[in-house]
Amino acid sequence: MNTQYYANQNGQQQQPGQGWSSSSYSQQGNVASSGYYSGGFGQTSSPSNGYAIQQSMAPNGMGQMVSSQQTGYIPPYYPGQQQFQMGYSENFENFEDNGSSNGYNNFSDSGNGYNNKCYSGGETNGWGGASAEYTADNLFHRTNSGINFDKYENIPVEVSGDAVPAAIENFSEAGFGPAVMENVTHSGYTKPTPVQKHSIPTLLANRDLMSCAQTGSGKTAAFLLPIIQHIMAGGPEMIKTPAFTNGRRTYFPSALVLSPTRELAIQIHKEASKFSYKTNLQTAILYGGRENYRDQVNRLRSGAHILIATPGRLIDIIEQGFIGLAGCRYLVLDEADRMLDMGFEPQIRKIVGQGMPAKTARTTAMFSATFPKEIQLLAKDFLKENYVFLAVGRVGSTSENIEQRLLWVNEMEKRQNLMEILMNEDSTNLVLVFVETKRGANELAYFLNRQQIRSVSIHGDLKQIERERNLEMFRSGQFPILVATAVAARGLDIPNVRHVINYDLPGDSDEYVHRIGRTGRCGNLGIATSFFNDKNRGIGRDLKNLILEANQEVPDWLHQVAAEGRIGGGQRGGNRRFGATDYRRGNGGGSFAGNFNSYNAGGQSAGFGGGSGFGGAFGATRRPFTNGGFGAQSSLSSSSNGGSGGGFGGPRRGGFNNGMSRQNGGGFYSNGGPPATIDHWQAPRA
Ligand SMILES: Nc1ncnc2c1ncn2[C@@H]1O[C@H](COP(=O)(O)OP(=O)(O)OP(=O)(O)O)[C@@H](O)[C@H]1O
Repeated sequence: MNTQYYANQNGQQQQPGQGWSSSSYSQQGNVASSGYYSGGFGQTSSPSNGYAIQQSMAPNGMGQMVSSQQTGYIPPYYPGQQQFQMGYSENFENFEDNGSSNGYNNFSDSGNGYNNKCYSGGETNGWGGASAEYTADNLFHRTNSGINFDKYENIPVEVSGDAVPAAIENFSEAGFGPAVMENVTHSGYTKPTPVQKHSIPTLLANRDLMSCAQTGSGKTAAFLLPIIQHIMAGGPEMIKTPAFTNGRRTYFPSALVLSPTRELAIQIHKEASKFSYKTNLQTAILYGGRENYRDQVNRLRSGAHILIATPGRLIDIIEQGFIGLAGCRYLVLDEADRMLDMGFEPQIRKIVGQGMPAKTARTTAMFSATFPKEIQLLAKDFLKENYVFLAVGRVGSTSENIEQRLLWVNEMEKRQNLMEILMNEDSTNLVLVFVETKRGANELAYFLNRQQIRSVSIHGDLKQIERERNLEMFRSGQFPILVATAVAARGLDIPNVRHVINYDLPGDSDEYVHRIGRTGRCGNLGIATSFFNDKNRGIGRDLKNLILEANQEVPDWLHQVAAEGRIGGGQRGGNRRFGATDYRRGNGGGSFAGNFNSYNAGGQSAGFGGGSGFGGAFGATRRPFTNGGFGAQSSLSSSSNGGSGGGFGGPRRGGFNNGMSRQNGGGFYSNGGPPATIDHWQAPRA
């Protein structure tokens, strides 16, 4: 049905059966084996010569392929047999069909009590079989919770609202059906995290919820599990029957989850597929990108009980008549503060106004790690008056699982400092490097590849297929450095990201919280290094507070910057952080502060300290480093100082600071000659 023919990038016809997949969607969760096709630069691919073309290509971090002819060098790190290709296939199946077959597998399974309603092809209420994009193997690979997982127990929790449902202590208390419970177990979840303990019973009781919890603490399952349970328990009655009007079949999801980014939508969709595995629930996804439109619409025909979407594409599809929101009983805004800020708010209002049941007739939940007061005020337009407010830890605080390092690095010295860090990184670790602009992402990824450090980029100027491919290559470790703009700041859960580097710091400390939250997830430890210079003075004070809250050491110069700099200065300006309380109870600022000692990771430094970390400089290099643009290793180290002494601050984590200060006294202090000791150095005034 969907294997008629395929187009390469230039629309040339290809025959099936040449190692080309029949879908533009990843069937394996693995780019190399799924729907990404070559076509390259106008050559007609054939099975015999196709990979020859690819062998001479490497990603240049700009979403384009660089051939050896173009660049004059073949990166030796690039594995020749790599099936990493461009273009995409189109599924030319007519999605306006009026048939009833869903064309997808049903994961029928007897014995869990939920599968005997499997969709049998008739157009009833769309109570269909489970999503077929994923297999058990790629759904249930586990992220190991880290050594600090149990310390979540000690995080202070504040819940407010009337008659708040009691928290659960174990998943078994939630009353999940056997299939859902089995999926929880298969996911390796033995104990709920605090945000899950409170959010699950609240949503099961159909109470609206505003839930704020640290990055990587399990918010996704906190909203997906109760929704899945509700729909399962309600059975077909919960689902509004598709309508057929003007030649279009309109599907009515029972639950809608909105995400600010496409990649996060994909991730949530995968989680939803995991938790509804072997149930009759259908999950569907709608997100932007030209090449995937038809495929997404086609997939709706399997049913869409839970729809995960980015706002723009959803509005488009609603306007096309493929989706209606009249049956939507659950609305979730993930990364809710982002969804309600200036960029997205009009779209959210539009979506909610498109025939969705009134807030009194639906359950609405909002989740984020940060929740500024003004966004809380906006949010109440979408929530019932008696919504429950949950704060796990101080709202917007960073995790103690993340060791935050701030380095004063002038603009001109950033590349060099980045190289030094990357060269000493463990080869199994993934490193996520944030930059401010799309162009900056391209350029930095290109530069790193020229230095033979395998990196890819992700940003809004790439085609969607390139974004997904690059992210997958990063996730798989093939390209262990991802240079990203803010598009990767929120929600992405990538195991093994051990280091986040803010090459360019954001202008807003909430953004900082989300970015560094890509590491140190689920009780694991991580490092966040940020390059700070004059341009970043605006968030100096907020950063200082965040580091203090996480019980970490603030560099002396940051104290000075914070004391001298402007107050706040983030995008939203001013002293906007409201503390940890429900705004309805007034500004209780910092009511959790004292408690954080109880969630002191204690053993963190063990993972990162200890001489070997950054010491030894360039001896044992991690990645092949021949004479790229940077020349020999020694020139790197000697160029990393301006003749100054120092390094940074006190050697709290011995490995790092001592190691760097061994390098000609310069360490990361690379602004070309500050006075010898940090104590005497005065931060430049704004
Ligand atoms: N109870 C649990 N036991 C073990 N692992 C869990 C549990 N809950 C969630 N996880 C895992 O923790 C990781 C982080 O979860 P998740 O992505 O939901 O975090 P989050 O709070 O939404 O983060 P962010 O704020 O960055 O969006 C995931 O890999 C998830 O599978």
